[in-house]
Amino acid sequence: MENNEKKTEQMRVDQVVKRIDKKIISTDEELNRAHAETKKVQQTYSDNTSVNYFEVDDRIETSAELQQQRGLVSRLTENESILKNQLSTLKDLKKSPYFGRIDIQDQGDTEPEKLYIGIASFENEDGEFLVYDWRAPISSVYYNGTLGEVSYQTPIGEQKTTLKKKRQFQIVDGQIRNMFDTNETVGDEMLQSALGEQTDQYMQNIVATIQHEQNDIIRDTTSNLLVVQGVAGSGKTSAILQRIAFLLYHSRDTLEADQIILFSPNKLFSHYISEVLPSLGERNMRQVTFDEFIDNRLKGLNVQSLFERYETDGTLTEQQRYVRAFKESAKFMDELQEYCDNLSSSQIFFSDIIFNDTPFFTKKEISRIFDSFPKAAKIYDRFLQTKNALIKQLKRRIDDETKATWVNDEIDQLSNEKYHDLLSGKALGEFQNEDDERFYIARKIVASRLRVVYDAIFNDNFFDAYLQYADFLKTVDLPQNIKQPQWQQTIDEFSQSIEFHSIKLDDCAPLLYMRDYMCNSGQNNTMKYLFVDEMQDYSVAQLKYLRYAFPQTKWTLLGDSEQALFKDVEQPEEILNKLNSAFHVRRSRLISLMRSYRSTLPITDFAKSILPNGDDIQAFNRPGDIPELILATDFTDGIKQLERVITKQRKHYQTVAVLTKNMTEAEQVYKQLHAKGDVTLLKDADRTLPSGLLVLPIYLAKGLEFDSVIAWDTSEKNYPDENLLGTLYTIITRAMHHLTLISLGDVTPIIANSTLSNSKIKIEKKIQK
Ligand SMILES: Nc1ncnc2c1ncn2[C@@H]1O[C@H](COP(=O)(O)OP(=O)(O)OP(=O)(O)O)[C@@H](O)[C@H]1O
Repeated sequence: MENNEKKTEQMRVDQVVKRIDKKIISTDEELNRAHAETKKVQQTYSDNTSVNYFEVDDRIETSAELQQQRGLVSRLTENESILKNQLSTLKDLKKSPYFGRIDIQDQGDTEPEKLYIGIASFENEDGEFLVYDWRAPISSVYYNGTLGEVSYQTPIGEQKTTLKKKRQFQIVDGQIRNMFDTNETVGDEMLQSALGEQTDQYMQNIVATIQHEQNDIIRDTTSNLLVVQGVAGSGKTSAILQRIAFLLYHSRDTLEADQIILFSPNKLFSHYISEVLPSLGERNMRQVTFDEFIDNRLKGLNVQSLFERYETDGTLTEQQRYVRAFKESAKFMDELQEYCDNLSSSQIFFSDIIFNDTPFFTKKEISRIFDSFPKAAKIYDRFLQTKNALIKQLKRRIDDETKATWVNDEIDQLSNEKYHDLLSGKALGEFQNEDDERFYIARKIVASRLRVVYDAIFNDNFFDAYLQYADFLKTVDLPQNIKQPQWQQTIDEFSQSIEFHSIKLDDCAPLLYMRDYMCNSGQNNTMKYLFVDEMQDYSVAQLKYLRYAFPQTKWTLLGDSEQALFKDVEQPEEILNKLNSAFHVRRSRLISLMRSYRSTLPITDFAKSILPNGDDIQAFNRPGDIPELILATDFTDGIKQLERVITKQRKHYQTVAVLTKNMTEAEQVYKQLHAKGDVTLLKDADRTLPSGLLVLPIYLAKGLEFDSVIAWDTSEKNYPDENLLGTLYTIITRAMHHLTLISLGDVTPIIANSTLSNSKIKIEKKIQK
């Protein structure tokens, strides 16, 4: 491009940066003022709260005043945090004010208009946009359009214009490093440079180089169920995060970050993606792993984690696999619902509500109450009515109990201060006479004593979900491939594990669904969007439960069926059909991402070669070293080779990850490496991802990426058959720049002989002792 052009563009960058600088100064001043004001109000607030009031009316007045002040403090803090965010966005903008320019000409205009696009919008004093937010309607032209007539969606409908020029910039610290005009979505040069860089522990935002098909995912506002099947490294996770940022911008008046929930594969992943949204000036959404979510709902039970399950998955018999598949199916959940819908009161496992070691409400009484409601009503309505009736009875019994001697004695022994505490919220003179006041206090005392009963009713503890579930298991219609003795064993195992307060993962979703469905609870109606990353790790039963738990949400599911650990691969259409029929949604959409960005061309080529349909994957053409396979004779030799590779790799890359099949192997390797130097073993509970030398089992590395990956023990013994194809593929595709495989003995048959002989991988047969 002409040098003059670059000069002109640099001059514009300089001018914009100057204005941003000015804005930074004024925002900073505003922030300081806001901070001082918050401090002042906080000071008076804490002075006030330290005063001790004993008179009731004083208390009430003070509490109203405090309420007001509390409100003021929270408004001021919010204002301060908005200013802080603005400041940090401005500072980012200053370094790189924009990454794109589009010249568009509307019909009737004589001259094209130049629009610059960056991570956030920036206006001058006259309200003229110097930078457009990448999420603004017009910016979609930058990502979608090729030169010529283009259209874009706006709140008032589709608009048309002509795209005359599309220019990309790489601006670092206010200086244009690169710029070029392109007719593609985003020129490959920009991608090359973005992908060629070494990573740190955090994922980066990709707004400057979003690809056409990723843009479709990001800007979809109409689908109720959006399923994205994308090959490893195709930007699924990146797309989710930019999508969240987009939705927050698009629906900024009606959507808050905490109305979006993301189910992520592990706790490390949460740390890995934690910087993307803040780098775009947005708050992070709620994040949870499925294990955490289930744990929270089954308090008091020790829930088998997904990771514990991976560790034992390899040893399942065929019958056990059939049982698992059945419990994870939509059919199982449907049968469960049918079972619940048809229960009569005598078939429901009610339990006594105990107070002071004796039944306060017996299960018989509860069953009678339940039975008194119309049989035609839905089971959950009858449960709700039972609950209300129990609470009413409890209230009556509280009133009766206020006359008991123990209550009178307790009131007489109350200190002045405690007495006033119990009166809090009540004004003097609100009671007709002293008896009324005494009754009020007595009621409070009894209510607090009987709180456990109230809680038991409120939390549906008058119903034994475990016995009910075991009963359902006994009656369920079995598929033909499951034999009765195996099923009986499953039922026994469930009941025994409940006695020991633990539960297997595949029983959790159906059990919870049954409990919540019958008791009319467990639904969150405030969430508006739900995202599931790595959806291939979820069963339909689990997804059905999530659908129940978040009934008002629009869904985005992302995954890669090839990365299924320890299970068979499913085709994306199959998955969508399965979900469509399980969820009965209107407006569902499947988007496939076939281009892989993460790894170099040789690594992606090698990864493709181990998959049956690998040819469908398009590799991004980024050069790099051919992956290496080292054949070691035994464990000791393997460790020696590993140390040699690590020393070499650490010279080039900040992070080198040794990935193993499971935790046992990770621990064995770690023990050897640890004796000689600095290395981190990552565990299930870890929440932060350090840099340096890491050892971890593959299920903890799901969704993550590393500069250099060493796959530990890819031998025939360790990976005997296709069942582990997904596991090996996931390991290989974590590598960005370099990949080494170490095999203890003969290499796995998953890597075909043809791959070994056609230079997709460099084999080091000679063992260097
Ligand atoms: N449009 C893009 N521009 C720049 N980088 C991109 C783009 N799309 C993806 N990447 C990069 O490719 C890598 C893989 O992306 P991401 O982790 O989102 O893929 P994924 O499909 O979720 O992968 P996996 O399923 O293997 O975990 C990341 O480093 C990401 O930054």
